Amino acid sequence: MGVEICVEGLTKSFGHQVIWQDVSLTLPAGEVSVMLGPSGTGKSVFLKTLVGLLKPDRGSVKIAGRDITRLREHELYEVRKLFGVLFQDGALFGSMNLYDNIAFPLREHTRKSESEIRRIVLEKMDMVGLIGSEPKLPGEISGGMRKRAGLARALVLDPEIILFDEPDSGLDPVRVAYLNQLIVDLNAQIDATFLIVTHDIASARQVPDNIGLLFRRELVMFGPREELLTSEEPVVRQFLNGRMQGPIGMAEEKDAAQVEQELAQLGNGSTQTPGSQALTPRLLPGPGILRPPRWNAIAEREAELRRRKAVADV
Ligand SMILES: Nc1ncnc2c1ncn2[C@@H]1O[C@H](COP(=O)(O)OP(=O)(O)OP(=O)(O)O)[C@@H](O)[C@H]1O
Repeated sequence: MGVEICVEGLTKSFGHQVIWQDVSLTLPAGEVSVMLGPSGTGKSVFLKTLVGLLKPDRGSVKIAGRDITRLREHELYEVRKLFGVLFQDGALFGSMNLYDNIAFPLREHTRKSESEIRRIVLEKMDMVGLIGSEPKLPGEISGGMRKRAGLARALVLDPEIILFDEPDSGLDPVRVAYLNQLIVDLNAQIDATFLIVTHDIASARQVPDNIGLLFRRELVMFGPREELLTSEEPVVRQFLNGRMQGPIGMAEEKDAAQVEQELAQLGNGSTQTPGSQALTPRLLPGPGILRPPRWNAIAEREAELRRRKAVADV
C-alpha cells in the first residue's frame, strides 16, 4: 500500500562541507515525488540517507513510525526490506543473466522455492516488458532494458517504497517517455511510495504528485506538483524552465546584483519562456489500469487551479 516517509530537520555534512541542512518534508504514502536540484546539491546523499546507508548529523527520518536514523544495523536490515532501489545504471551483475539478476534478492533474502521464485520473477519481468529476455546478459541489452531489469529487480520483494536515482540518465527521449509511462503505471498498480531523483524537467513536470527542489544547502520548496509548476519562486522558476537567468549559476551561486538584473529582464518579457508558468498536463496511467482514488482529488485540485488562472488571465 506504500508507507509515508516523514523527514524532519535533517542535516548532513561530510567534514566541514554541509550538504544540506534542516530538510523537512513528508513523502505521502503511495504518491510519486520527484527531487530536483542542480548537480552536487546532495540528491543522491538524500536518497542514501532515507534508506539508512548514510547517517545524518541531525534530524529524523520516520518510516512507518520508526526513526531509521536511530536504528541499529540489524534493525535497519529489516527496514531496508521495505525499499526497492533503482540505481542509475541498474546495478546489475554483469556475469548473471537477467533472470538470475532479478531472482537475486529473492534467493538472498527469502526462503522461497525455485518454482515460487520463477513465478515472481516472470511476473515482474512481464510488468516491465522484459518477457523473453531472461537469458540475456546485461552487456547484451540496451540501457533502457537495463533500467527496466533494475526496476524488475527492485520490485521482487514487493517494496512499500521505491527510490529511483536518475532513472532517465543516458536514455533517449523516446525511451524516457516509455519509462515515465511505466513508472506511472506501476505506481497505479502497486501503490508503493515513489521518490525519483532526476534532472529531466519534462519528466518532473508530468510524472509526480509532488516536487521538491534542493539548492544552496536547503530544500527550497516541496509540495504538490501544480504548486511548484506555477510557483513564482525564482529558483523554482529557473530550474523548472531550464534557463540561465536566475539565482542558479554554472558552477556556483551568482552574485545578488546579477540575479536581480536577470530577473528584471525576465520581468520585462524580453527573454520570457512562452507559457513558462503553464500547468503541464499529468501523465495518466495507460488504458486498462485503474487509477488510485487520490487521482480524483488531484484532478479536482488542478482543475480549480486552472479555473483560477483563467480568471486571473482575463
Ligand atoms: N561518501 C561521501 N563522502 C564525502 N563526500 C561525499 C560523499 N558522498 C557524496 N559526497 C559529496 O556530497 C555532495 C553531493 O553529492 P551528490 O552525489 O548527492 O549530489 P547530486 O545532487 O546527486 O549530484 P548529481 O546531480 O550531479 O548526481 C558532492 O559534493 C559529493 O562530493
